[in-house]
Amino acid sequence: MPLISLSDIHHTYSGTAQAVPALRGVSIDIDPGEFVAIIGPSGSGKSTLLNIIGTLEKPSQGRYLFDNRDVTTIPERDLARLRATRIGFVFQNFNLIDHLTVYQNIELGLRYRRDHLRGRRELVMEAMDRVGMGHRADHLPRQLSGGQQQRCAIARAIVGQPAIVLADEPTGNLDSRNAAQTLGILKELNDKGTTLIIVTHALSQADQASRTIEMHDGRIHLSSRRLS
Ligand SMILES: Nc1ncnc2c1ncn2[C@@H]1O[C@H](COP(=O)(O)OP(=O)(O)OP(=O)(O)O)[C@@H](O)[C@H]1O
Repeated sequence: MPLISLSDIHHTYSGTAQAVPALRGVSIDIDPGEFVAIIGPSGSGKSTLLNIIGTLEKPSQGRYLFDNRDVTTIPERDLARLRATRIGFVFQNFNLIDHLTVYQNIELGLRYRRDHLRGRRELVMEAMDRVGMGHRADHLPRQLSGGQQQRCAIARAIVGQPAIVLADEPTGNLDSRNAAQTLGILKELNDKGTTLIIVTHALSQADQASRTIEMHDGRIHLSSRRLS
């Protein structure tokens, strides 16, 4: 059974003088464990598609099943819980909280869990070690390099052991060495079973995915699986 199932998704941004049709009939199933790269020109709808998959945005039209649940009918409170417990987000600009330490930022990923303090501590330490940030627990984001900030953001995304990680141009603000390291960490997660979807402009990254989806003008222009 697919983890993500989108059928004929349309999305139009209203609120501005002119309504903008960002998605125009997207259908796709994504199975647990897949690594999907979404590519395509600027404005083609990549981020919109990722935000809908992440339930940050509700589609204007169409059906979306997450783990066989129709998320378009789930009340916002329950949806916030599903989002916080099942989905990890990684953004281009890291989105860390400036005045919280690395440890505290990562712990935010557990805000919906009721683990006792020791359990929480173990999960945070494990996530920190997984991204090689154990030695920076008490640092503030501004005391870190861009690559370290993104590793901290990845730890926050994975600390709650989500089923899926969504990353929107996760290496867009990094130099090539840090970009390669960041992608390596995400790939390692995927190798261990976490479903991974990234939006990327880097074809070298898309090449490493098990499936590439090319968006064009709000539609899936091409979907290809890597032969292995
Ligand atoms: N919040 C918004 N309000 C109005 N229009 C929006 C909004 N977000 C995106 N759009 C429009 O929707 C279309 C798709 O945008 P989207 O950000 O999904 O594209 P993208 O492929 O991710 O682009 P990029 O590669 O430049 O990030 C664009 O025409 C964009 O201008």
